[in-house]
Amino acid sequence: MRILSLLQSLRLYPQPPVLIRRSLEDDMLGEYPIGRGEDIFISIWNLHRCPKHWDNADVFNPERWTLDGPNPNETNQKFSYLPFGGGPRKCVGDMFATFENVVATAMLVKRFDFQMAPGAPPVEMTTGATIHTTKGLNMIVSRRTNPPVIPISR
Ligand code: HEM
Repeated sequence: MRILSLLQSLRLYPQPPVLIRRSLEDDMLGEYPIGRGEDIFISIWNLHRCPKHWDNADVFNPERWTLDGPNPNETNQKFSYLPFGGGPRKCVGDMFATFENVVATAMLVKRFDFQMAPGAPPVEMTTGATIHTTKGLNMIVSRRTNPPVIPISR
């Protein structure tokens, strides 16, 4: 479920929110002519929140995908899900990044409690090459004194 939560986060907050391609030759993109050398900006943010592709597009719901199914990727989501891009220039670190993130998050929440800092400004976003917070994400991080015991079924 942690992987699906991460991949759902990347649907709602893709980094980067825009991909760029440059046309090598004159072409048509649907009904739109594209000239050689022109740049095409692909809004991954809009694609990931498009109601044509997603039910309740703005809702965080990791259970859109199933635990026993394949991790969502561009191919099995019919190119409506592109957090790591697609095609020959797709991110080469996608699997590494996914598993590293799950391990790092698990280690952090096992050892620390995270709370919003009192009086912290509301978390707002701004975009550039990536999405980031406007005024930070001010939190109080405290070490857990009694880490939870997680039973392992045998
Ligand atoms: C959550 C973490 C990450 C995200 C969301 C991410 C996302 C992306 C995206 C969207 C692209 C552009 C793909 C395209 O234009 O189609 C890209 C390219 C790339 N990423 Fe990542 N990435 C992540 C982590 C990593 C890591 C950990 C590595 C290396 C270990 C990595 C290596 C690369 C490389 C080398 C490219 C350029 C590929 C090329 O141009 O051929 N990325 N990444």
